[in-house]
Amino acid sequence: MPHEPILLIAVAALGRGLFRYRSELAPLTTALMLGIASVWLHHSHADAWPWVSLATVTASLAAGLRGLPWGIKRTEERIYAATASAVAGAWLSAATAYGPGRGPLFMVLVLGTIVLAVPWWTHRRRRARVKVDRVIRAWPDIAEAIGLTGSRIRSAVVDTWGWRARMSLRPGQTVADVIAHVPAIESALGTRPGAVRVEQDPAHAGRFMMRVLAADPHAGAIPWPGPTARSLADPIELGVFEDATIVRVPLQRRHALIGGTTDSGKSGVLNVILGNLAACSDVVLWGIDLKGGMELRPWAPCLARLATTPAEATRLLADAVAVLEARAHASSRDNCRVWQPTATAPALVIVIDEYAELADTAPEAVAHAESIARRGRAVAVDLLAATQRPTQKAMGGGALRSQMSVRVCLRVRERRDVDLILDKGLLAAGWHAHTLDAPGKFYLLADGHTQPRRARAYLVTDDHVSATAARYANTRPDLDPLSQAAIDHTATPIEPSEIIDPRSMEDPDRTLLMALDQGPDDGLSVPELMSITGMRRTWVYDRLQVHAAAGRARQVARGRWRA
Ligand SMILES: Nc1ncnc2c1ncn2[C@@H]1O[C@H](COP(=O)(O)OP(=O)(O)OP(=O)(O)O)[C@@H](O)[C@H]1O
Repeated sequence: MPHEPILLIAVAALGRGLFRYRSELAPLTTALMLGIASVWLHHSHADAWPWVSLATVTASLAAGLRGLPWGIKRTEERIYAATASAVAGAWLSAATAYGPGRGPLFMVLVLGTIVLAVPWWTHRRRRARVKVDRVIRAWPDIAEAIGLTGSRIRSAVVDTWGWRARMSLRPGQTVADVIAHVPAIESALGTRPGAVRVEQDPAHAGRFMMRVLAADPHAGAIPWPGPTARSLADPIELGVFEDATIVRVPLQRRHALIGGTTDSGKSGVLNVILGNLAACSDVVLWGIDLKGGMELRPWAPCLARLATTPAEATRLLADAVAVLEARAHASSRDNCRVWQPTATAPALVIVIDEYAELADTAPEAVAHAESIARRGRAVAVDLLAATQRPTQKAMGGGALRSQMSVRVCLRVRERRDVDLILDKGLLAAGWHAHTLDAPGKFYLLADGHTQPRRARAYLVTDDHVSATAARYANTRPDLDPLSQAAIDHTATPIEPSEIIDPRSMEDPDRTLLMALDQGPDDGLSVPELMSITGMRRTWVYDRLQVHAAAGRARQVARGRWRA
């Protein structure tokens, strides 16, 4: 019969269509099955309706309270399952007792199906799950089309932002092959560009995790929740990864490099770190900001020193080397390998904004910085450098970078900058910082962070900076006497006669104002002002407060004053 194959083809196509859309058709299928069950029950066991009611109560409670039998976890989904079970079961009890065609029962079934189907059809997670199931079935064809034949989806789950799947590769394929095919995967799955993430399974070279993000979890700025670190030993909470886990970076005994093009959010990352370090009782902070102090000045109340010119930066780093050497000497004398920071013997962290600028304008300072990078870790003298241009020259041909074990790479303009900021070969390994599309988005390379996972730094507002700086200004520790002595020994003492007109010496307040006016750019410390005026500490403090209130004096760094 010539019609038979056509009929068979039509039936097969219908069957395929029903199977493909089984999730969407589920409310109608359920209604149909309820109808059939009610006809059978009414005709053969009409007096069984109390049992049907009892089963309904049990099923509704199990669905509502435990999410059974589907293993539902979300409250709103449990409420839906309990309601649907209760309505369907109540209808079946009534239809068992009276027959499905009696009174309004048939209309109730139709209306109930429509009302309960609407949330089902519009539910985001169900639709996502259906999509994922279709991808799983279509994957062998997709894999063949994009050149990853033989790769498999082992399991997949729908999550808040899209879905993720555990995948395995054909023997001989590597995750690098997959990374090279990410744009092809995005095209085959029909996602937006940049929606697919690939992460190597650390336990198996032939497996990886593929995440497909329906929406960008980092589309909006994430407000900074405030400092969480109280000691340098606490990891710094920088921001959040795309799976909403917090980015925790250990900084103790580590130098850190933050790189990214202009407006990529370097100062933002520095602010999150400084906000946390300001709250640590075992860190002394020094700053170098050759943009005239624009970036670090707001932190001045918490910075023991702030250098804003190449000369000051060179002096500051030379002093840091002196501290380092004094500590190293003391450590070797006491046979103690590492310097454990405490409130009385704090670590020294030197924050450098725009390191490339320093390299261009102060070559001597760079030699000191490299020395600190090489030798500072054991004696708790650490560098935290941000740079826009991670040139070979600025990075000392890679020597400096190789000492920096924490690397934060924000958006870069050129692809090759990824290898300069992070490490050779990391661009090819999937650290695609050139595709980061908003300020504050970054990749982190550090202990425990060896996968290219995108994160977004918390956004610290200017108000947050001033509030945090003011809050911790009075709790900052001082350098330990050993380190302080090393600096006092090397610092060029300021002779009162160098800056003060001897005629003013009789009026200490006038002397104070002249000293503030004529002192160095990085200001004078209170002990220096005491020795210049010949007055006691409390007098100097009082007068400084009065002059500061009248706008005649300002604190340029913690404890250092200028007119
Ligand atoms: N984590 C973040 N979330 C949202 N917006 C941010 C974030 N970090 C920075 N921004 C915004 O991006 C802009 C540039 O940030 P920032 O000044 O930190 O960049 P930068 O890399 O230091 O720039 P430059 O190289 O010019 O100093 C700012 O307007 C800031 O508000």
